[in-house]
Amino acid sequence: MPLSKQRFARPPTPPDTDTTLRRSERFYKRKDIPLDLSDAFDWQRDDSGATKIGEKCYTFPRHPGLIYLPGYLNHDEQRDLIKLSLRDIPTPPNRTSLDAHYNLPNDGLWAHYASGTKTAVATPRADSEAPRATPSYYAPSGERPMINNAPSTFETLKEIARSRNPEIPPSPTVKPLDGEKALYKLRWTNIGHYYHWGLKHYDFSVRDPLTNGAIAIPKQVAQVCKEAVEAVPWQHTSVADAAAEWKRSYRPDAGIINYYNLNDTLMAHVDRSEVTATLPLVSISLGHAAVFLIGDDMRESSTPPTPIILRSGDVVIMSGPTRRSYHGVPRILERSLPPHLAYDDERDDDDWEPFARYLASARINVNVRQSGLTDEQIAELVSL
Ligand SMILES: O=C(O)CCC(=O)C(=O)O
Ligand SMILES: [Fe+2]
Repeated sequence: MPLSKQRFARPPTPPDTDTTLRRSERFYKRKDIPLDLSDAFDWQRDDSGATKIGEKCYTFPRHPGLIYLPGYLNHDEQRDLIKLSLRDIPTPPNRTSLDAHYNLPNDGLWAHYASGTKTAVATPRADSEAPRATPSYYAPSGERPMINNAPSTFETLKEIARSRNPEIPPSPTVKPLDGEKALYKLRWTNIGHYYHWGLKHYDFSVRDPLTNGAIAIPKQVAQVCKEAVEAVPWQHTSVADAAAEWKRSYRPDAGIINYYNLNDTLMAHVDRSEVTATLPLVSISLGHAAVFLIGDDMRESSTPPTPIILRSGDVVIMSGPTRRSYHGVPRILERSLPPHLAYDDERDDDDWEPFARYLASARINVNVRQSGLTDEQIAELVSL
């Protein structure tokens, strides 16, 4: 198939059959019966379902390359990353889920949320732009289209960099949002290299307009992820050989911050947009706890996925073969916000209050990847 066809080809979504993965997702999503977490791995209750390879470090025999570091971040580190994720990161040049449809204040939404701005802070782009057609590569719903995406290759990325593909046109039906509503509507912010949500590939030709260089991931985020990768006793894992090289070559340069309200879920998927299929992906949980489900590399696998309870401060690393495993978040756990993230007027500075207010109904996930291209390859893409 010629590349241009291949790029836009969307393999048919398998029917929503009764796979073990779907069954498990449905089980954790159900809100009409009390939630049963007895099958989920919870290191605080019983850690016998995993292999302990260090103090607070687990691996799972069925998921080679999956590393779980519960309680990796201390309370202050969690608060710092939360502040960064809500106040600093959702501002240009980082793109948010709202940008396609709304004009947002240049300094971001946070100040408006914190002060409770009642006037419109996010206004519909469709009101100020000429209408245009939806490119064919967009899923009809315009929602996060990440199922069945083709693995990224340097050749595909070259074509994408050459062709300047338009993003989704602004929706003509969205309404203006005040400070509070706008922040609760925020689903994700991309960090690092520009991610084209329609094509489900990075577009390296998009640069930081301020520096004309690559859009960098925030230093603090890169540092936390590097330290987490270094903290793993890889020699005790089944990916020890490959990991010896990661110690040198791990350099995160892309990612997404996911913001979940209590009813939000993330359907099982594989992240295939990074050219390397094995380098560590570091995923940090903040705020409310969640059920994380991870299976193997087949959507229709008959092996049941592993449910893991992820709490604020936990880190999951997906590396090696597990980097191409189906995973998702079928449930945010109600009433699971830890006390150290709530606002206490005797303990906390006033500036923590709006963060605690937001977290009262939210989970944040900082999901950091490495695109897998060398500086030379990126330079070539930029020059196209
Ligand atoms: O929220 C999570 O824990 C996982 C998010 C995820 O899988 C993704 O962003 O690709
Ligand atoms: Fe993912």
